[in-house]
Amino acid sequence: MTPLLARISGLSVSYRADRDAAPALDGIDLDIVAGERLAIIGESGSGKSTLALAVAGLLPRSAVVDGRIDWPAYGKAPLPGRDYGFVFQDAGASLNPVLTVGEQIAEVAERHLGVGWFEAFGRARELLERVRIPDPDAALGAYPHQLSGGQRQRVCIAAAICARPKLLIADEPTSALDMVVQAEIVSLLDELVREDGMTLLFITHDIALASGFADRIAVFHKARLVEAGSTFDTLAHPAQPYTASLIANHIDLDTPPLVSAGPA
Ligand SMILES: Nc1ncnc2c1ncn2[C@@H]1O[C@H](COP(=O)(O)OP(=O)(O)OP(=O)(O)O)[C@@H](O)[C@H]1O
Ligand code: NI
Repeated sequence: MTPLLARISGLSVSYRADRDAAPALDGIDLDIVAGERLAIIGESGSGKSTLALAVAGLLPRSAVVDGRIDWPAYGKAPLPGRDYGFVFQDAGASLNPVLTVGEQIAEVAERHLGVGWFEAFGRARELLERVRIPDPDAALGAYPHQLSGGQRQRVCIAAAICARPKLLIADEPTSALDMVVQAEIVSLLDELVREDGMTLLFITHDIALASGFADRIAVFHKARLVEAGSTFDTLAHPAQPYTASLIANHIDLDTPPLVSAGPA
């Protein structure tokens, strides 16, 4: 039996500000299995971020939500920062510009690990090393604007995993970065998740990127879940024409093979 982290049942979300618009999510049923790397893919506007926010309990108050999300692994709704970490696309906007990198990560450690400031700072240093910031000691005292975009995203990842959450949600964490840095960040996430046995919910519009490391793919289109399955099966035998067209649109001479290995 596979342990379930979360079960999403009949989830629909509408943004009230957009009363006449179609719902952002429409009747989503999806399980998140403990320890899996699940990629949520779809075009812009398909509802991916809405799903991530709903899972995280971070939807705006004005959103109208129907359906439910159960958390068998926690027995209650998970606590941000403690039970799950969240990494956003815009690392610059997620960090506080007037606090040093060390202060921001140590704050998470202090709040969620119940340790004093000195120990929290030690934890921050350890994490900066773990996310492979070139000079962790210098980075501890640096302000976000003194780092590159890729390094800022590493800092956000360090803060997100600081309290050793079971679940890491990453919403387009690499789309603001160039290709080389993008690949480095994805391999870092992959490594951290494997080492800590975390569950990863990875949101991207890029099916080729997702296929490189996700165990399972869930395809969203116009607020609906089109299909979900193992990455290998979904890419090799998409059940829906929409998924087939997504795959076909990504295959050109410059794109590396979508599937590099068979099922694990
Ligand atoms: N705060 C909001 N208020 C009103 N409408 C919103 C809000 N956030 C998202 N929407 C709308 O909900 C729909 C789904 O948006 P969502 O951001 O979930 O899609 P997405 O797949 O993450 O897109 P992208 O790839 O562009 O990030 C879109 O039509 C969007 O315009
Ligand atoms: Ni989004």
